[in-house]
Order: sequence, then structure tokens, then C-alpha cells
Amino acid sequence: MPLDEPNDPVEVVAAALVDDLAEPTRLLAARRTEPPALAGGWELPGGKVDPGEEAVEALHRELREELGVEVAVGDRVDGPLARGRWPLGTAYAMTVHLAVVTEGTPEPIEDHDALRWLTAEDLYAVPWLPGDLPIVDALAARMAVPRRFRP
Ligand SMILES: Nc1nc2c([nH]c(=O)n2[C@H]2C[C@H](O)[C@@H](COP(=O)(O)OP(=O)(O)OP(=O)(O)O)O2)c(=O)[nH]1
Repeated sequence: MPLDEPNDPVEVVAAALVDDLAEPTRLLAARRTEPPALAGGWELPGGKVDPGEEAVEALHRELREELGVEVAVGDRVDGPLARGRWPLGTAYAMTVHLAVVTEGTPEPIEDHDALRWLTAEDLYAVPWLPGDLPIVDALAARMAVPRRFRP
């Protein structure tokens, strides 16, 4: 049994939107506007999975609503909970998938007031929500350093 499984958590799904699924060099971070306790914190776009909805289906819906984009969904970025989910405090469990935009340009339409494409070098330049930091660490390990910076 995976450790730290919250009791009957709220299921959340989010996208690690990147420029390239195989060799990501940029990650999209979004600044929350709500609720006041989380406003100003940066996160991966996504949201709660509705009852009866599959996580990937919810991800497409959330990205359409929040950013106005269609995406292709890639690998799940596995966390320590069952089914690769990540704990967010004690009440939420979040599934994270890599994804790339296939239609549209991300805009902060709903729930966010700023977006930033972060490179490996400035991945920690924004104040991520605390629960996202271990996820960002896992993503940092996947992000290719541009060739000019390789030894
Ligand atoms: N989407 C998202 N939520 C996150 C992240 N990190 C984190 O702690 N959270 C928290 C914030 C919220 O308490 C919860 C997700 O709820 P949400 O507010 O995004 O869900 P939603 O879009 O469906 O919104 P609503 O039903 O409350 O209107 O998870 C993250 O990276 N992405």
C-alpha cells in the first residue's frame, strides 16, 4: 500500500504542458487567482475530476476551459501514491500527465491571471504551490538541457 494515501481524497488532474513530449525543454506554469489562500501561487493547469469522469477526459475539459487549448496527452508523471498520484496536503490527490498543445495558444481565460513558459534554468523562478514542488523536481529530471548548455 503506497504511503501517505489521503483518506478518500478529492481527485485532481493536471498537465505538465511542455513543448515536446519526448525531449521537453519548456514547462507551462499558471498563476492562480482563487481562492485567496492560494492566489498568486503557481501551479500546473488542471482541476477536479468530476464524478464518473476519467482523469484524462477531465484534463482535456479543464485545459479547454482554463487555457482554451486542445492537447495531446503523454506519459503520466508518477508520484508516490496509488496510481501514480501526488498528495496535495491531506485532502487531495493529483494525477499529472505530460501534454503538448495541438490547437490554440494558451491564454489565462479562467482561474489564472498569468502564464509562463519556464525553461530548465528558471523552473524554480516562480513561487509554486507547496504541493507542486516535488512534482516540479520530477519534471526537472525529465527536462532536457538545451544543447548549447551541455558539456
Ligand atoms: N489544478 C491544480 N490544482 C492544484 C495544483 N497544486 C495544488 O495544490 N492544487 C490544489 C488547488 C485546489 O485546492 C485543488 C484543485 O482544485 P481546482 O480549484 O484547480 O479545481 P477546479 O478547477 O475543478 O475548480 P473548482 O471546482 O473549485 O471551481 O488542488 C496544481 O498544480 N494544479
